[in-house]
Amino acid sequence: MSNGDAVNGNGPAVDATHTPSQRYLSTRGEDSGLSFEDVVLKGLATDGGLYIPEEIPQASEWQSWKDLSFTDLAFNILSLYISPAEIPADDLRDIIRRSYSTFRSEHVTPLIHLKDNIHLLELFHGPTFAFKDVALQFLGNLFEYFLVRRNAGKEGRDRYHLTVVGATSGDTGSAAIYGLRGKQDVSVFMLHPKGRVSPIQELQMTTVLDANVHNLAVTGNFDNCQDIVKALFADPDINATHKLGAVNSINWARILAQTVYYFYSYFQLARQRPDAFKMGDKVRFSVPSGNFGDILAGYFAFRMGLPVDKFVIATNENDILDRFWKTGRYEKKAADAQAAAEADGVKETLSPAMDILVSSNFERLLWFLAYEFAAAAGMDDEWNKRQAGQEVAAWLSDLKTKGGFGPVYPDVLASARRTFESERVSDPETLDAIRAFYRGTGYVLDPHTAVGVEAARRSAERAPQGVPIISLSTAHPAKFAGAVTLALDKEDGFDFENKVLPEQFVGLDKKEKRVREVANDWKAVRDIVREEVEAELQGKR
Ligand SMILES: Cc1ncc(COP(=O)(O)O)c(C=O)c1O
Ligand SMILES: N[C@@H](CCOP(=O)(O)O)C(=O)O
Repeated sequence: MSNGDAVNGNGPAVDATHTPSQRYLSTRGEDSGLSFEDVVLKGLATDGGLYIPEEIPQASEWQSWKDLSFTDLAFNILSLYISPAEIPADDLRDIIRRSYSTFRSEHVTPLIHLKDNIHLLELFHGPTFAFKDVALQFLGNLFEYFLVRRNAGKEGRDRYHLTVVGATSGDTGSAAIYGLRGKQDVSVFMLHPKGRVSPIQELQMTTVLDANVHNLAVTGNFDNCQDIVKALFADPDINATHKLGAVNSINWARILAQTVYYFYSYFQLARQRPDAFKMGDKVRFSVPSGNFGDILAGYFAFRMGLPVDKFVIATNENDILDRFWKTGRYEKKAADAQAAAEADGVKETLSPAMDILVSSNFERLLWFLAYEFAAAAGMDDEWNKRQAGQEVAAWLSDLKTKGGFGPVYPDVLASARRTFESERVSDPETLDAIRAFYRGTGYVLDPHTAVGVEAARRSAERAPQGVPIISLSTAHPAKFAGAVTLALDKEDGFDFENKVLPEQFVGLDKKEKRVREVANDWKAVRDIVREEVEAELQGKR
């Protein structure tokens, strides 16, 4: 598939001011025709699938957006998906303005030159110092907007009360909590794997004491937390009594908000290097990946028209994605002997936010790959979509019952390889990358970013001459003091306390904390959700 082709799933070119309403369907084929508001509030489809737009709009005027501010660009991109009939333009502008006013950089997501052909897109200038803030500040305000509108004139139990349940390996949790704390008509339950997030990440979540925030430490790993969330969404019981909402990247609004910085970084590159990089030139993106949400946002930007040469999927030793791109098989099997010995298949690495066995957003890409494969048969669009839904449902069923699926058809794999390549970066290689870039540039990479930068460095050796690589910097190094100190302790001039640690983190460990421990048992979590929401509604919290 070449970029911008009117292939299946790509919609007609539209201009941002007269956007038709996008409708959404489920990747597993049982649900379709939903509005943006529906999919944002529902999070996960009833058939267990993930929502995707029925058409991907073409950003036909994207070249004229080069000099826009981040917020004006966000407005233009989001307007391709959100019709003024759903959110009037002035309201959308206001939601965007408020969402990014909390960032510490005027560029929101600034691009800096790191070394040679590698540029770093710093995504950690939001309230919780990780890329999740870009989408979750927006999603928090979006939830609030829809709820205020739905609840106008309603009192007490008649009000629409959203119960957000989310799983986190550390960063989504605090970003969601900061996006939703204190908001009316929303309770938020964040499940994290007990003892498997960094100390700062844990403190960022558990020191928020607002009545609507509930931290649950689950005895298990991130995948167990993610499975509990999906079990709750699938449970008719809790769905009958509570309106569940999602803050993980299963929520379409997360992906949509993240498409903006792919365009914005491209434009920053064009502004910073006017002699070497022209509008229309291609760029590579290297993305540290776990749940596949961040890189998927890039894929949507590409399908909307952004000139991308390749996306580099950078994984740590939890390498299910890297194995798929190498073999065409998507299998949960343990990353290596140590992970197998740890019995749950997930290896604890120095980049813990990516310690994920199954990447939930990969399902969205699978749908597009299956769709393209079906389209080759020359049938009509309805048939292609139906086929894609059935194929994805079958793959995901095998993943659940057999622990994996594949090899996929050679054409499907070939299509995946046209747009993406992958790299696996081990812990020792991560430490080496942090050290090497510190020595070469003085820049301190967080371990997740280091995985991406090391993958970018390798990819640069294969990239066509002159194609720049933008590597996504997904978190601030101070969130991962252990790994950063391990890498740089002996380096000249390295001073974590005085040169890396931001003032916002100082004294967090002295603050009061609130967290409940819970077994890896979705019914136990369901009981806690019921109990705590009831206490909140009665004003007892
Ligand atoms: C710091 C950091 N980097 C990278 C990732 C991986 O991103 P994704 O899950 O969207 O692939 C995460 C977690 O999602 C993260 O917290
Ligand atoms: N790395 C994430 C895991 C959850 O991913 P999400 O993007 O689907 O929310 C985290 O830090 O929590």
